[in-house]
Amino acid sequence: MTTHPALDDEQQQLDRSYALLGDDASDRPLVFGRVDDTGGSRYVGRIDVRDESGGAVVVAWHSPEAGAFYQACATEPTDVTLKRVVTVSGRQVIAVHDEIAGGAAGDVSTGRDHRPVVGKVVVAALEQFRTGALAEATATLRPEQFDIIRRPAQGVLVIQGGPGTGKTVTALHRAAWLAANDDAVRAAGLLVVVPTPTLRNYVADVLPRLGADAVTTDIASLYDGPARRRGHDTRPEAARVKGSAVMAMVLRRLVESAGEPGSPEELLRHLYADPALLEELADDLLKAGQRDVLYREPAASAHNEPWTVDDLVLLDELAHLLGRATPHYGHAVVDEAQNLSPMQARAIARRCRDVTLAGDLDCSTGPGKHDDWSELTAYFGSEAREATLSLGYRVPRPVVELSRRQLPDGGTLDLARSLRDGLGIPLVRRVDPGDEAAVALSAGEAAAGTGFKVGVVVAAARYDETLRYCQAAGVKVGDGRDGDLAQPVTLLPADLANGLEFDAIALIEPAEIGDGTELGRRLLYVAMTRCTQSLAIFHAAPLPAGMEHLERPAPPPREPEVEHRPRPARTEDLFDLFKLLRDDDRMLVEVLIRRLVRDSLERDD
Ligand SMILES: Nc1ncnc2c1ncn2[C@@H]1O[C@H](COP(=O)(O)OP(=O)(O)OP(=O)(O)O)[C@@H](O)[C@H]1O
Repeated sequence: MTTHPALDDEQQQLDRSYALLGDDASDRPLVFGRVDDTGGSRYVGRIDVRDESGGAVVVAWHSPEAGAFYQACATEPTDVTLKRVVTVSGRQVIAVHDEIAGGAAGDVSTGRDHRPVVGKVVVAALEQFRTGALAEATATLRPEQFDIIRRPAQGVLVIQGGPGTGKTVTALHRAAWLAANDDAVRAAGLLVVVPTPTLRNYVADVLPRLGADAVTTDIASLYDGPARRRGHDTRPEAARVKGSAVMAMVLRRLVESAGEPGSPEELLRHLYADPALLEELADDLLKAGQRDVLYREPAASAHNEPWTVDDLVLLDELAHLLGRATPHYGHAVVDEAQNLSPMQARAIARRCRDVTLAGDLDCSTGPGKHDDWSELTAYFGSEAREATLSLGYRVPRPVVELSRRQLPDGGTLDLARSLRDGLGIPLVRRVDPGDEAAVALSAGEAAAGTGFKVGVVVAAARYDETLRYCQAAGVKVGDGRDGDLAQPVTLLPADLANGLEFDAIALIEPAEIGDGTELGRRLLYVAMTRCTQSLAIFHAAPLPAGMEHLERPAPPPREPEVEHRPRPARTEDLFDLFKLLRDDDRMLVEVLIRRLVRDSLERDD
């Protein structure tokens, strides 16, 4: 095993930094790089560390002195002579990669023509298994990400890019950057908004690790009144109407017409329960069919109402109309912003007009799709600046290619150049009707047994049934709808897959997710693009549009007593699955296994 000659020097430097920090040191990695240029040599890390005479020993990643580390890259070294990424575990330096050495490209990945030139350390960072939480990537931010991070806080910035291009990573680093460098933002506070509690769990601990204080919330929790989310709109049309801009006018009229307004909760449930009142207030704004979908029998009390996300946003608007104070922030970062409804955009704009919206219009899985970012940014009162990321960090190339067949004309954004090969072409397996969940979960458990973090995705309508199956069959899965991402295998409804990431995705019955509608195809696109390594598709029904070419003849009927039961992952399970493969697929799997073994041996070298 070869050792970088600088490893000991960097260890000494790290020891010195820890000694200077004394009791203030935490267990988080302190240093992650070094840059040498005409300005001298400096270490880049999580926080500033000064020596006894005030000289900089480590500069924080968000300080101006660290800029050269991020702006230089192998293809454009600028005046940097050394860009070194230092990987630390605990307090030990375990690896050193020189992306630029002697002012030229150093330790970079140049192995394949189609692969963009990046530091090997980026590729190594990507090879790490997922943990169920968003990785920081501070050490390996690319120049195009860094450029976006530092743009001024004022106005509206849209960060767009295909799945896995680092929009969330860039947006959260931008939040931390602004908190460190913009006095007005720091004084007024930062707001980070994500669509669901599941996604909030996924990103929540990144900002504190980046040294930023922020209020991180999901859309429904923006409203701070007594109502809590207890239900969801089963009819997309209901969510669409509740989220539409005309509801602002309907609610204004509701408040004006109420003698004794009472609480937002009482006003809204009264409106839902009284079609005559709704007609009187909204005859010219909503068609009869649109008004009908809002009708709801009142629950025994406001507390028991099955409040949905969109109801809570309407309650927030009502609270504002009733004169309740709304908190204000210096800057808001909104992730998965393509799913914002007009009413949700208003709720955020009430709190802050300077915003960063991260998202991808092709991944819209909300009730309404925006054709253009300006449909949303208009609510913030200024024209949007758009920045596009085009390097794919997550999705393996073969999965990118298959998934884009779900989008009309292959999507609105150029195909992201993916840094990953993953485990090759997606596996498609036809199973007997009724066996889909058993086979997919069994494969998921087998993949989890190799250390993969696995997401098993089903149509929302099949979620409860599949969860019950897992409970009955003793298959341990995290309940993704409840935000439990800590288990090796997570069960997830397709409508909550946005923003998440797993090593392997097992997709059950794609035709139920991509149900022929435009929304269904986007849901399927999002579900397929959550994996970093492998995608496996299990189906009994015919495959949906965009996948028909993968269709294989149904297997001959099997003896009725054959029963699939998921068992704990064992090597025999893998062999059983292996035996089910067609000959040419079996060869492919063999090649992949050989490649994995070879790569791991090379790594060990
Ligand atoms: N510069 C980088 N170096 C290493 N890893 C990175 C870098 N940028 C992003 N990543 C990794 O790429 C993956 C995808 O990042 P992220 O979730 O931010 O993408 P996204 O564009 O928001 O994806 P989506 O919209 O599909 O949810 C994450 O694992 C992230 O840690």
